Amino acid sequence: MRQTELAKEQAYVARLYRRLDELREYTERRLDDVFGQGAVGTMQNRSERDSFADMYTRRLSQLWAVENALCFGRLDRADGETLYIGRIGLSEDDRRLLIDWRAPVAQPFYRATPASPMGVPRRRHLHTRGRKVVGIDDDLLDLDGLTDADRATLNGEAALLAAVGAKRTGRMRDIVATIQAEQDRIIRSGLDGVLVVQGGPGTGKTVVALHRAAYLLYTHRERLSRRGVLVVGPTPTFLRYIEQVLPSLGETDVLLSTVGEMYPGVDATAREDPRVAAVKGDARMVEVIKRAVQDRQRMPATPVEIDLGDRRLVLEPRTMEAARARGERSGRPHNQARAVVVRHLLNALAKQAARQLGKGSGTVLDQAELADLEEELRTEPAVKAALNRLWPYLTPQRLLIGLYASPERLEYAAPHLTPAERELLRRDPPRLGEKGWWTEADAPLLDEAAEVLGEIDEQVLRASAWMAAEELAAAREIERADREFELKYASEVLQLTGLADIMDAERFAARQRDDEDRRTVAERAAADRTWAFGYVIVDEAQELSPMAWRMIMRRCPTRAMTIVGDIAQAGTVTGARSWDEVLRPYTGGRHRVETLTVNYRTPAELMTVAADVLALIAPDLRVPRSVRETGERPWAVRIGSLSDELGDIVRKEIVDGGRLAVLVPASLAAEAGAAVTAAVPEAAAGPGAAALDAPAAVLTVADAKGLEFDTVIVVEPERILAESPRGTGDLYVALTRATQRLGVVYTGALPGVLARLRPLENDPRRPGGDGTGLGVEGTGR
Ligand SMILES: Nc1ncnc2c1ncn2[C@@H]1O[C@H](COP(=O)(O)OP(=O)(O)OP(=O)(O)O)[C@@H](O)[C@H]1O
Repeated sequence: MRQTELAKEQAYVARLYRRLDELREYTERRLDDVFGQGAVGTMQNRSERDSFADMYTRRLSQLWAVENALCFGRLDRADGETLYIGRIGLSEDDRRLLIDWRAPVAQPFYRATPASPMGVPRRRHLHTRGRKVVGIDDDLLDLDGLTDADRATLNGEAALLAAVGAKRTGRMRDIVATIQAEQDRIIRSGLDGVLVVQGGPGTGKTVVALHRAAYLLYTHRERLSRRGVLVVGPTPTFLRYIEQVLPSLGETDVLLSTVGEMYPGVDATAREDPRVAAVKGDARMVEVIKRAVQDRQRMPATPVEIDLGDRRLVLEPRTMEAARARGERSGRPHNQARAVVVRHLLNALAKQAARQLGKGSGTVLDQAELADLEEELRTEPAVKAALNRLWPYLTPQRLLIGLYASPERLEYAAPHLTPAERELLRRDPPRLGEKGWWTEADAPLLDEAAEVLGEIDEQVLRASAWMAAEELAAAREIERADREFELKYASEVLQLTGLADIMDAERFAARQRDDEDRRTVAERAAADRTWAFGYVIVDEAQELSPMAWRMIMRRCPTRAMTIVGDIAQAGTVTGARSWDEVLRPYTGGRHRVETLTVNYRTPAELMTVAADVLALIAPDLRVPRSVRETGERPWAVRIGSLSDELGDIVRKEIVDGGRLAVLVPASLAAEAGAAVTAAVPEAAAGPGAAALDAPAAVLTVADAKGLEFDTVIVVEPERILAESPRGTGDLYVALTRATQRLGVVYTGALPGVLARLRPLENDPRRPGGDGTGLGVEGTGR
């Protein structure tokens, strides 16, 4: 019975792959045709050709991305119809062969239960290896309608358990084949408003958020592909870990970014003391930045002399103060208010010069003459220098560097910070050409400063570009009519070519205009500080400081967002204590919260240990229920010296083809890294791609946020607790990174909260183990 079923499914899946191959060949041929047209032709032809080339290339990469597990499910509906569910939709001669997992009719594949079968008596999971079907599992949802043979194949959780128990590869995989009902509800939740997904470690928050991005792009492509989707993650290593998930779901145009990468043109990757980052992330910095700018607008209390060689001009304090007040009253940001201030000062100087030249004294000044004089003075180097000193153009970088460098400036800008906090902000300027000076906590401050300073000159230039109102209206009308025609044409082409699902008409039309910017939406968005995204997803959101939230919210004025995180895992002082506290200023309390409760990563044995730590952080939060047990209790071992013994322990714990992480307090990163790489040369010390690909990696807890490994060894938990103001959160994160095994290594004392660990006395894994010095008796389970 099973064999014939398998053979039938194999035949169907083979047909799907044949169709996929046909589509690839067809698209490749079309692409060749397009390129075959060569570079000749009119401008219109050329840009049309480029648009097609671009579209076919995208379509091809989508068709190649879905090769693995193209089809993974089948729904047998009560009305007799059978639907196959897969990564994309495929059809042939108007017949649906495969349904995209995101389509509404595919929903019962994830949500139907025996209690609510949604018109689907049977759901089938297909397991494939390459193009071969190697197994099937059925969930029988309508138990009355089953034959005995059907009952024999009942095996609901096999697909999920196989997926969650598999060895990790160092890269997150998609879960389209095994999305669970509570996750599916979140993935398909409506686009608008702020959705918060709270969930303990390993509940799939990250993977769910990414599938939600893919779902939203599929369902609202018109709206989202134009403005783009931004995913914010905690570290560059984490982004690397998740970067393949969306492409494997056929979505490539999403910008992944850390907070440190969000300010264009600045690579904010330098490390700093968490206490400094805490001050920089505090909401009081809004006022500090505002005052730092005001500090640069203060006028001298004594006259300023301007030496023009043959004569001298003087700016009196009264004049300068009046200019400043005008700048302030203009309500414009600093760089744009400069025009107002400069005009006032130049006017005063011109009048003075005119008096000196004996013109205008006692009479009404000729306006044209005065304007000429102002222009003349504007280009005088001595005048320019004086004006620049009085009201300098400022970039956010210049403002912050100047602020950190000067105790006086800090004192003026931050009277509401303590002297100790101001001292934490003090920092010498970068050396000439020094790269990598900015830290992650600087990025939101640069962004804040950019708001207060305004763009340099651009708006002034735009405002001065004069055009008669009627002329402008006529030009706009022509543009609108052209645009309508282009859009109509574009949607017809997209319908005809069957490419409507990968590109929206607006974008296609834009591509046909000669002057279109050929960068992808993600590339354009990354380079533009003022870009407003169509949708924003924030992962590990509990870590974000109030200043980082301000920057992220600026990128999403519509507040169409998904925010995922776990309050209990917050490691920074500025991190969130409650979602409501964080979000209320931006949502007025109108955000909705969904909770995930099942842990797919960490086995029950590990969560028992982690639960004791969670009880210290938030007694009211429950640990998520683990879907599986491994039968292996986590262990603890006390050693004499990290340098001498840690490497050996790690070497013995490495499993062939698996991934292991050694999680250490920041102060021990160098020592532990050296010890491990000496014993295991292929091991990686520190974050980056190597940490994901190597069989073993030494990481701080902060660097391991959001990641997972088959085996985790936590080093010196006592120090992890002591080293950061939210050390308990860090320890909780460290204990919940493993999918299989967990061990703890320490030299001093084991924190009481880890008493459940199994002491490794006289264990062969313990180097030179003689049973001495083990500080705990595991209570175990
Ligand atoms: N429905 C599912 N089917 C298969 N695997 C799943 C499913 N849901 C989650 N997982 C797996 O569980 C692991 C944990 O998921 P994820 O990293 O998204 O959790 P998280 O809630 O973000 O965790 P943390 O907050 O601890 O970083 C991942 O390996 C993910 O692929």
